[in-house]
Order: sequence, then structure tokens, then C-alpha cells
Amino acid sequence: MAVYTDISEDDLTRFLADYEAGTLLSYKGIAEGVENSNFLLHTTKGAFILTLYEKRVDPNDLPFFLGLMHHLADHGLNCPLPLSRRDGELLGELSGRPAAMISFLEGMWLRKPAAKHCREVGRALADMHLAGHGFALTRKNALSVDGWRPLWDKSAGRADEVEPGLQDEIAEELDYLESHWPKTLPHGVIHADLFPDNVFFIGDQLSGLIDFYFACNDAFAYDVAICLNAWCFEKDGSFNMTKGMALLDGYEQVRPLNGAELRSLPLLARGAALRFFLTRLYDWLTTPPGALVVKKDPLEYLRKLRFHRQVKSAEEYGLVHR
Ligand SMILES: Nc1ncnc2c1ncn2[C@@H]1O[C@H](COP(=O)(O)OP(=O)(O)O)[C@@H](O)[C@H]1O
Ligand SMILES: N[C@@H](CCOP(=O)(O)O)C(=O)O
Repeated sequence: MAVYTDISEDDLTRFLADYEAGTLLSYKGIAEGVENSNFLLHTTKGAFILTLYEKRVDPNDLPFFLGLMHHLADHGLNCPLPLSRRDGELLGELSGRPAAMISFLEGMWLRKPAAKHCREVGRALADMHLAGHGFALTRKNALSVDGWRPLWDKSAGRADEVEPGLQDEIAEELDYLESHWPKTLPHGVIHADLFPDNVFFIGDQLSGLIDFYFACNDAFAYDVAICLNAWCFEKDGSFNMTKGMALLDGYEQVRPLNGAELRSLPLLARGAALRFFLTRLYDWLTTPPGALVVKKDPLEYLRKLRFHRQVKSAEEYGLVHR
């Protein structure tokens, strides 16, 4: 459960008075998510999400995230919208944290996505990449190749506690990725965390994307690689090529990948697996027992990383030649 900061009814009522969002009827903490504290609010005007931005979010990035949601929605993407306060600001403060009221997106995330859902996700990811064109703000990806070594340095000394031999294996992997990482692929605004819990469906129909708090400017194909990792592996650790094919096909129906992007895909998928391995490893080693958040297993991403290391071409992910 991700509720790091508690709120009182009195403080919340005062906070809500700055919005035209009705009168508070009820609120409760949301038992999902990792980064921020989220609450579901019911007011006389409907349902809303209240997000308190926690320490890992740099407040300087908030205008990028909140502005991006408006930009994407204005360009046809289904995503939640931050509400403006009466003074026109998107951000307020609650319990000492920057806080925003976000519109409620109908739908649920899929615990067991099938290939048809992966196709929808591929399409929506490409839609997002196109919709991001022209967004005035930029944000460097703090969790791309340059960010991995500093993150690794924080965990390296204890990595062998998680699996013997890990320290050497990851050090070698980092060296390889740093010297081979592609720098000139088509780029723009990417989601960077489009996992199943950030994509809502109503039945089999994708209803929208949430959680833009890792969004940044980076290679579009890196975002595709993140989705291959997050959507196309089975619980037993095997890669499901039918899902990979559907995801890539859905993406390419909207935005075809060029030759350089396709050639880079195995390497990008390897890097994406390392990125999630590293953040999970750090959290695994540092989250205090009893914290109100569910820790995610870093070894899941180590297994994915090892799989990608053996992949030679995008065809092995299910790419069908056009
Ligand atoms: N706009 C929204 N509409 C409906 N539910 C939401 C919305 N935003 C967040 N949620 C709910 O809150 C949960 C956590 O949100 P998320 O943005 O993923 O948190 P975090 O940034 O902490 O990872 C989601 O899984 C979803 O259940
Ligand atoms: N998707 C990441 C963790 C970030 O969680 P989210 O709730 O913000 O999507 C992972 O699986 O490691």
C-alpha cells in the first residue's frame, strides 16, 4: 500500500476549499502504487484522486508531469487531468507535501492481460508518443543509462545478499550497456513506466493511461522495450511471443519503428530490465519492515535481463516483417 503521508479530515476540507470540487463526503487511502500517496475522494461533485507527492518526486518536475497530462488530453489521449485551483494553480500543499487533485479515470487494470490487451497497449503507447509532439517542457530521463551507475553504487555492496554473484554480473552488464547504448534514435516524450497497473480497461477496451510521474524525453523505442518487459512475460518467467507480436503490431499500426529502432530493441529491452531491476533492488534493500508499500521483486527483472541478453533480433520478440 502506498500511503506514506496521513491526512486529517480538517486539513483535507481546508485544502478542498481552494477548488471547485464540491464538499467532502468520504476519503480513503489507495492500496496500490509505489511512489506517491494516493487517496480516493468522494465529494458532492463526484470522485477524485488526491495525490501527495513524496520525497522521490522532485517538486521542480511537477509542472512537467501535470502540464503533460493536459497536453496529452488536449491531443486526444485518454488520461486523467489535474484540476485547477480557484487561483489557477495546479498544485497545492497538504500535510507538508505538494498535492494535486486529479480527475478520476474509469476502468480497472488487468491482473492477467492477454495478447489482445497487449495490442491495445501498443497502440496507446504509440498514440501517446505522437500526442506528446509539441509539448513545450522537457525533462531528462533520470533513470536512463547515465542514471544507472549512481543507483547501482547505492546497492552494489549488498547485492550478493539477494543472489550470490550478482555484484559481478551487474557490474559487467553496466559496462556493456554504457558502451553500447544507442544515442541517436527517434525521441520525444515517453511514459517510461507503462506497466499493467498504469493502463485501465473497461472490459477489453482500453479506457486510459495513468501515472505519468516517470515521463520524460527519451527514445520512443526504449518505451516499447519497457512495455515488452512489463506486458509480455508470463508468471513462470517465459517470454510470450504472441503477446510481443501483438504489442509490436499494435504500436506499428500507429507509429512504425525504423530500422535502427528495431535493431536496437534487444539492447533497449536489456537496459529497461536493468533499470527496473536497479530501482527494485534499491527498494528491496532499503524499505524498512512494516512500511505501507508492497516491495517488488528485483529478481523478476534479473531473469528478464538474462533473457534479453540472448536475444539477437526484434523477430525474437514477435516482430513480423512488413
Ligand atoms: N486518475 C485516476 N483514476 C482512478 N484511479 C487512479 C487514478 N490515479 C491513480 N489511481 C489509483 O491509484 C493507484 C496508484 O496510482 P499510481 O499513480 O500508480 O501511484 P504511484 O505514482 O504512487 O505509483 C492506481 O493503481 C489506481 O488504482
Ligand atoms: N513499475 C515499477 C514500479 C513503479 O510503480 P508504479 O506503481 O508507479 O507503476 C516496477 O514495477 O518496478
